[in-house]
Amino acid sequence: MKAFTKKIVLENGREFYGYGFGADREAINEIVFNTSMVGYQEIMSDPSYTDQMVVMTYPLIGNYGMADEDYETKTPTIGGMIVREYNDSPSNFRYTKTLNEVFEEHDIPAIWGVDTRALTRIIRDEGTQKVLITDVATPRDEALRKLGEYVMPRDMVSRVSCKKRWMSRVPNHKYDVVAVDCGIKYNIIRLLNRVGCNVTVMPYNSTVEEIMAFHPDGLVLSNGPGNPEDVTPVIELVKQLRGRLPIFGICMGHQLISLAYGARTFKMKFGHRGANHPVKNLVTGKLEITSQNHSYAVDVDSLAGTGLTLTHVNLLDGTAEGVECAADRVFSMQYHPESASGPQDSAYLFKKFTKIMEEHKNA
Ligand SMILES: NC(=O)CC[C@H](N)C(=O)O
Repeated sequence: MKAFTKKIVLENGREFYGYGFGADREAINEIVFNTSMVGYQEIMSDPSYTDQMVVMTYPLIGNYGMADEDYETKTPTIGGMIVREYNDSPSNFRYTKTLNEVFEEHDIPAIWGVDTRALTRIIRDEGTQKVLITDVATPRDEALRKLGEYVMPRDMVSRVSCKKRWMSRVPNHKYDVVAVDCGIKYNIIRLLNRVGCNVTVMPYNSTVEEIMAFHPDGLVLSNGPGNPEDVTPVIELVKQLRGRLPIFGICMGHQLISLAYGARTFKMKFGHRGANHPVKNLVTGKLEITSQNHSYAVDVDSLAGTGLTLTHVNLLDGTAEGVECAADRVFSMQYHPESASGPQDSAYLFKKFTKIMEEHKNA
């Protein structure tokens, strides 16, 4: 057996040895786990994973390579990836690069050969924590000192949001939508295009005047990394625009709508990350299998008196998965109706958005 080259050290002192791939550098991130059986490309390019080191519980990663059409952003900011077995010889005819090459290109460190089951149990039992990926020779004491001193950054949305507005348009469009970019996943834009929307993607700190200058039929608030309480420009935006035009929030966008209406958010022990989370639609009684990626959640009890009603609930732990203020034509989901990756049970929500934009136009 060849000698280990890298290791990861957790805040609790546990070490796991393995082999480095991607960028050959040290990094400190927050460790989280994802239970999706496919979708490592969408995960590695989802901006909501900024500064997070993702443990993939599925044991084989890399085997279908990376395809140009499947990125969720052009410039991945994921902290890193921890996998059981990495396969560097993809067999998919669509692949253009290997995962290792893309990690190298974007200076993202990764490690394979790790007992990801044991690691995931630690995160599940003790919660998310800081992790150091480093050379196998780094003394444990030095690693723990670095972890202790490191303060996780809080300005992540400003890092991943676009700096200039950009557009994604379709022929014979029916609706003009402004998407506020907190770290938007491309599949949100693709699915809006598919239901007839021209999308103008705008920086997260755009003003009401800048947004209204495009005469949008509706506003989308995107997913994004970090604590929603830090994203005050978008919370302010919702306070000013609620009732003036339809608003559809996704993940971070859902948390920001809830905060703007006066509800509270809290950080969960280890979050929800995977492509198989059961959610109940309380309006129809139907169950959806959903794609998820979040650490924070809206406190269900704090919704009372805000004007928002709970529309969707997580069947694993009862947390809030969707809220709505029908009078304002505002609704939002904690999970990812755009999937990428994951089941497409929730794509109906994009049609719901066009329906309320239609009602707003005719009102
Ligand atoms: N995907 C997201 O938008 C995540 C939202 C937020 N960063 C959270 O972790 O809860």
